[in-house]
Amino acid sequence: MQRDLRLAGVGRRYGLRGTWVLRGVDLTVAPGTLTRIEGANGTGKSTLLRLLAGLDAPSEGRVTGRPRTAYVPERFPSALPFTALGYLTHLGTVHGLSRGAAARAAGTWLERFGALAYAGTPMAQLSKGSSQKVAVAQALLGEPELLVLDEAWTGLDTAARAELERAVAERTAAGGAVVFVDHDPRRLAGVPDATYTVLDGRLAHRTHEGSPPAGPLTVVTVRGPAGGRLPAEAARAVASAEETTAGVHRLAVPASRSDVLLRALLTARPPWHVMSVTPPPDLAPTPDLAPTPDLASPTDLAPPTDLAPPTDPGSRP
Ligand SMILES: Nc1ncnc2c1ncn2[C@@H]1O[C@H](COP(=O)(O)OP(=O)(O)OP(=O)(O)O)[C@@H](O)[C@H]1O
Repeated sequence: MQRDLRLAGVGRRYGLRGTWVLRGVDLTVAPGTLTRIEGANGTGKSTLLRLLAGLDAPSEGRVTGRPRTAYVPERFPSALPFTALGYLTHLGTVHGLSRGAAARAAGTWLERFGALAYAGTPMAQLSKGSSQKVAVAQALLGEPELLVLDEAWTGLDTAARAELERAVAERTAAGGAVVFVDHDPRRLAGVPDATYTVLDGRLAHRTHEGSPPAGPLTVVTVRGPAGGRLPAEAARAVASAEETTAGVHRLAVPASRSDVLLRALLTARPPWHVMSVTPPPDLAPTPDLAPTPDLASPTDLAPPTDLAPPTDPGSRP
């Protein structure tokens, strides 16, 4: 992969007046990186993957730097009039391999996934697991610069799951990029270079790898210095961080870490401007603790441990 694949201000909705599934998505996928996309059911993960794979076009915004891409869809159309080997060989030639090279590559991948015994089986007669092995093999066959995997591990046996993890590592080691969705949070845990959560049509960059912190989250909206990165201590405290507009960041922090976050932001040089703090509903301040609408600097703010967090009715929890 020669250059970054970039999504800038990308939105997608189905139908002219459909609700926006994704809106204002900015994402850069760099060569040699592994990116995980997560999010609840129906939030738009597959929609985002299809946009990344170039199988769908955004309703607004721009996609630039499109590399040679292969994609494993969530649902693979297995009822195809080919044998497994015939199908893979055919796809290999579509990827530009000679017929002989395509047949050899097809055989290699069927063997790696433990499906060589089914090489001559018509696709329509393959079990779900074997059919999924063919789905994965067709994507790896052409050594794509970008590999997009939508729940590609689902249906694979243990050995094939491990083989796919190896194949992912090989692609990134070769300078390719891999973007994946998987329902199992343990899948390649700790390996991705970046993890993004699709939430309310937006993409939030998860700054912490591993398990998300448990417990209710306080939402802190801050404005940073132009082009500024979150202070390191603040970045460590948050569960997710999303730049909603230029310089404005929406941070979700476990309630137990919110004073650490505020202290890190307000003592940074130059300090970050805290625009609003929205505690989780069960920790909302009582009416006696009058909210401060806008906290401009450390001098406007009591020490964080004494802070009665103001509410921002405009923010989403
Ligand atoms: N081709 C389509 N036409 C109309 N609506 C669609 C289409 N594809 C997806 N949607 C809608 O877009 C929304 C997001 O769907 P998408 O499949 O991208 O989410 P997802 O996060 O991948 O879901 P899941 O985790 O269940 O696979 C859903 O409301 C879905 O019904």
